Amino acid sequence: MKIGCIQLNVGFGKVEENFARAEEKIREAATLGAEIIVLPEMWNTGYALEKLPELADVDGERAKAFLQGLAMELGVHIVGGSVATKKGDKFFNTMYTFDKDGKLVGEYSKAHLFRLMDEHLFLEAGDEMNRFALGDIEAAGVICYDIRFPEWLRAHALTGAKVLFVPAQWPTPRIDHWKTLLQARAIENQCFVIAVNRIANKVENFNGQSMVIQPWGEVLWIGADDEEVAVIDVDFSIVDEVRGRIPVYDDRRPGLYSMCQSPKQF
Ligand SMILES: O=C(O)CCC(=O)C(=O)O
Repeated sequence: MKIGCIQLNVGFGKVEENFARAEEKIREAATLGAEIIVLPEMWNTGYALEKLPELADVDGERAKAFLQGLAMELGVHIVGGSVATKKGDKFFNTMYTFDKDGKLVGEYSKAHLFRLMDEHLFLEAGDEMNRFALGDIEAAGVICYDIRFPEWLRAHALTGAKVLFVPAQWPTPRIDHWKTLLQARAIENQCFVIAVNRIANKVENFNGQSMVIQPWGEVLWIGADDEEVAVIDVDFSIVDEVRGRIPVYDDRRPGLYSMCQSPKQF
């Protein structure tokens, strides 16, 4: 299966420019043969949180129509990164996934808000999981800071996900955390991790390093520090082989872990 990763240069608050750029890059990835295309986090607005009242996509209508139209026209699955949305009087960081028939298979709002970038002051956290299928591929999606919560990703893996998609806006100063956490999440869950970070102009500080990691932990591709459209070939059938080699799922002892829920006893 060919995965198109779009390490987009997201303009701060430049919604029109961002839509145009995303369309150009999605078309480029499809031309290069991508069958699943993945975008980064908050690609419609960037982190223009103070401008959300004017810029956020009301009920995600624009992003959904855009992603659905391209998925159907190009015959590709699109894991649409995430966009700033407004639902009622609240704002969210929402990830939409469309299959190649144009069906909305996943809608998820970021569950863990990143205080260091003031997300909690502007956004509401989602509290639903994000499990979906792309054809016969069992998949899940989380967003950026979510990867620091292994139990959240494990919860998705336990329901049968074999690939985890991670759109992000992960800043350069902690890029080593990004790489290590993603690799660990792939190894511990014995699944593919397909993580797409953004690139920035000179003012902001995002240096890409998107990653495709297979379930044994091997990095199949790492993005450069520039805008890039890459198409990476992956074989999802190796998930079962890796899970058979070290039967982590069978060896789990959930009863033991539930005893650790209340730290008071220690
Ligand atoms: O956890 C981190 O260091 C980065 C997270 C982040 O930038 C985000 O969730 O937007």
